[in-house]
Amino acid sequence: MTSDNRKGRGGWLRFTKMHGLGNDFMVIDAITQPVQLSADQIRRMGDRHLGVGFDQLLLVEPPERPDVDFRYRIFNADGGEVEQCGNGARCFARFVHDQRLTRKNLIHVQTAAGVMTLEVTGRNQVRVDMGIPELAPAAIPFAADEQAVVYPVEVDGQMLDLSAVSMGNPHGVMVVESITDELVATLGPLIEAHPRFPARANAGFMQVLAPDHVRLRVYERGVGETRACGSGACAAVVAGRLRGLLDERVKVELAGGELTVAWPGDGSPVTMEGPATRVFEGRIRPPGEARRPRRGGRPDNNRKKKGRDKASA
Ligand SMILES: N[C@H](CCC[C@H](N)C(=O)O)C(=O)O
Repeated sequence: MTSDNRKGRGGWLRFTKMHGLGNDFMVIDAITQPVQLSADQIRRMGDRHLGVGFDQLLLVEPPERPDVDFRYRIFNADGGEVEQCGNGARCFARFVHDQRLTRKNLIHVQTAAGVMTLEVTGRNQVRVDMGIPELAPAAIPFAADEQAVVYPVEVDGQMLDLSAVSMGNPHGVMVVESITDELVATLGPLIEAHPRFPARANAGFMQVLAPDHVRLRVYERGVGETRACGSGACAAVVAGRLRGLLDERVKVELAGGELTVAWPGDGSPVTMEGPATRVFEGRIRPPGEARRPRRGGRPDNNRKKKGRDKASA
């Protein structure tokens, strides 16, 4: 995407900081203000010390087709655009309501993964139709000769039993006796970047407490471990049901709180319900493009800066 945010008034962008169970977002209305951001600008705004700080940036855009109300675009903190964000979808629904961009309680949004239906069910509760899970290896994408519920995958010299599920975005799900910090910190990045996931993956670690109650931690693609992951919760329930471990309706306990996820089974969509919380409103002048290092000259940070040091956003 080209970067040309000078068109906004003085180049400032209005945004709302929101979260879904601690999975946090910078939500930008790209309907009433012009927005053009590069991956580098998104990355720099996502910095938790120099920018706004977020797991994902969500763009609210006008619909591109007659059967939807909005276009919903999702960018990870690393600047990469992705297909799906469940916690973000709940915040998207709350945002378009709060900003009076719609009065509907049933909202259809177009994402890179297809059309999603968001239903505002309460003050800050939203139910999301997350679509039909994709299990065909080629569509996830996941490298496998044939579709299976569990794939033996070599990671760091050990064989893991992984389920591979797409909720529009790719997930690798492990079922473990207990979820330790060490397990998530060591295996999370290795599963995220595993060569059998050519588009990388979100790595879910699920502990089954009861057929209707699981604990889950997710090391997210392009972000790292988040306090909650909606699409990860859906992928974990699908994996657990396929393994014969879970009921149709499951309470998913995440670090940031609980989601209710339901999946009747093959061919049916997964539904997820949970909160969407607004934290603050703000304005930011998107950072300029990262300066390319000068050829031959001293690196920028050693040059004498004329005048006042510019704070880099
Ligand atoms: N936090 C999001 C998942 C973002 C997925 C993103 N990390 C990816 O690369 O797919 C959720 O609630 O579904």
